[in-house]
Amino acid sequence: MTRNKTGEAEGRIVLELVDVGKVYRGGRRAVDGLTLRLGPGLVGLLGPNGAGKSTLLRIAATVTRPSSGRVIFDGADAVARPEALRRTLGYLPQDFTGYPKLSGREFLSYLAAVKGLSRRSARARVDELLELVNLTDAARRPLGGYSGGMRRRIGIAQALLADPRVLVVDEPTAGLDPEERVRLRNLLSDLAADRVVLLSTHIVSDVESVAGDIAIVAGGRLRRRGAPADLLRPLAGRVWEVELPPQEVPRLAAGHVLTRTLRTPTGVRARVLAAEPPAPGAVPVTPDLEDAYLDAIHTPQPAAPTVVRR
Ligand SMILES: Nc1ncnc2c1ncn2[C@@H]1O[C@H](COP(=O)(O)OP(=O)(O)OP(=O)(O)O)[C@@H](O)[C@H]1O
Repeated sequence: MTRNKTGEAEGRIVLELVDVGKVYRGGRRAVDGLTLRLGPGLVGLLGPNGAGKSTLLRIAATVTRPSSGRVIFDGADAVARPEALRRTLGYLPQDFTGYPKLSGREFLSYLAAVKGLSRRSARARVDELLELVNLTDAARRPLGGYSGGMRRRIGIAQALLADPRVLVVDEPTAGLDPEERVRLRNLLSDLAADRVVLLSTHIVSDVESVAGDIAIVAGGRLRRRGAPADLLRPLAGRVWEVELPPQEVPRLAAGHVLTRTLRTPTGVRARVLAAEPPAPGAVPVTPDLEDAYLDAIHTPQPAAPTVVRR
């Protein structure tokens, strides 16, 4: 895959958010001039709480109108005329609950009817989706009794009803146990084979294994975009580990980003981002995505180009 200088995979672009901004009533600027171009595949939108991820996803899902900028779907303005995008969009909002009294099957069948699927094709589609999200055995149980993971999976199923070309999922792994997390990540990765999947999370490991393409946002802005290897490259030689007495940690933290600290029997082992050895005895270590993420969050401008042209 080739990428352009802003880290976007070069290929067929389906959905574009161009210089998008959102200011809420009261003046809160949640998204600030952010551009994201998306083609088929999974893009992991990674950022801390309050970064603007949900707002951006709501804009992509045409639920929220941007205050500025453009949303373009298949080359056409999707703010002025959102219908084409809506017809082929699946969206799982962060606070999805469904209807607690309906069973999984009833809920999906109801939504299928709302979407205008014929009774016959609705039945086949609902069966297919229940199977896909591994809820066939729980299909008759009311949603109110589902676990968090089951609820997220039925949420994915409802988002897939119309076989969307664009799937937008907001924190789909929130509240899931590790096994459910892995299962959901794999499902989304499979779904991304032939559609645009935009997934938000604040957990690095959620995107590390499945997203070939990661966009890091903070303060409503895009901080980095690229494949994991591209995000790691600028950190080469800038990640250190050092063991030091606990009382020296605040001084180190005042001048550097500490990406991890671990209490040891003899002191504290700190992982530090720094151009030079940050303390006597510091040893260079191999950067990981957590380092890249924290570097992006704490360093507004990339120290070096995030992505190198290949
Ligand atoms: N409807 C709203 N009205 C006013 N401010 C809002 C609204 N929705 C979000 N915000 C604010 O906009 C900023 C971005 O919020 P948003 O929910 O988009 O971020 P996020 O990255 O999804 O965070 P989280 O993971 O905590 O949901 C936050 O400061 C939030 O308080």
